Amino acid sequence: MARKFFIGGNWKCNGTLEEVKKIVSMLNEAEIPSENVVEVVVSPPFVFLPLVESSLRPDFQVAAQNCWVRKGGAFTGEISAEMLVNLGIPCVILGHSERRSLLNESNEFVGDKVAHALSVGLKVIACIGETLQQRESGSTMAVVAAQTKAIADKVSNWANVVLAYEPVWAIGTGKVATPGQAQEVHLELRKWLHDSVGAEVAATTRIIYGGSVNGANCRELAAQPDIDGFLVGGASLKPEFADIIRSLTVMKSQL
Ligand SMILES: O=C(CO)COP(=O)(O)O
Repeated sequence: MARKFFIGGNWKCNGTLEEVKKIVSMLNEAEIPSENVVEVVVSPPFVFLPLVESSLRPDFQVAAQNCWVRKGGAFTGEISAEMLVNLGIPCVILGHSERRSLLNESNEFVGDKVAHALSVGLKVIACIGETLQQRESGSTMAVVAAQTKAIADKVSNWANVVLAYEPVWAIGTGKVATPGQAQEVHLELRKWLHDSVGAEVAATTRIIYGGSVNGANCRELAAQPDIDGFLVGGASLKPEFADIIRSLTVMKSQL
């Protein structure tokens, strides 16, 4: 079953108003394949979401980088999933490793967030991934399976979930996973989904790779059968992002 390629740009906590306007113009002018071929989502910091949502080309979508785990209320500093829906923001990134490690978000907390965001109609890019220490001790699959299980325990409909495998050691380090390393985990994850959730979910859920993806390394990664796109950090702030969107399609269409 065909899975539409998915490219996310995670801007993280970057950008001034002027820089954001420049990135949006750059994206608006970029020549990229039709939205029938590739789904593109960019994720600016919360404060820039309305600006980006209203000025970005209509064939790209926007995503928030986080949201609160339940309905809003007395949770100072948080942004609720309902508010995102209210502003017409269709998608949210949840469980990013920076939040898991710096803000102690547990697997269960991330699972609850994913379930709540889906319940109000958001699409979710759910991030998982192992640390270098976990990889070196041979527990990569156990770690990502536990992270995915915590989501699967709370979610019954996977239609609006994209799973982002982002090995922590590859994020922002320039040390991209080799195509073989990434494919191995993506394939194992798909098998896990098959055995633990179901054949249909395993066949249709996009599993995208994140961690030091750039214009130079994306083609080889994109050629892997179980890599359905990318979640791009640093390179999503640069014109290179358009190359990543393009080269993915070129590569897959040649297969
Ligand atoms: O964390 C990432 C995307 O969510 C990846 O970041 P980099 O592409 O900067 O390594």
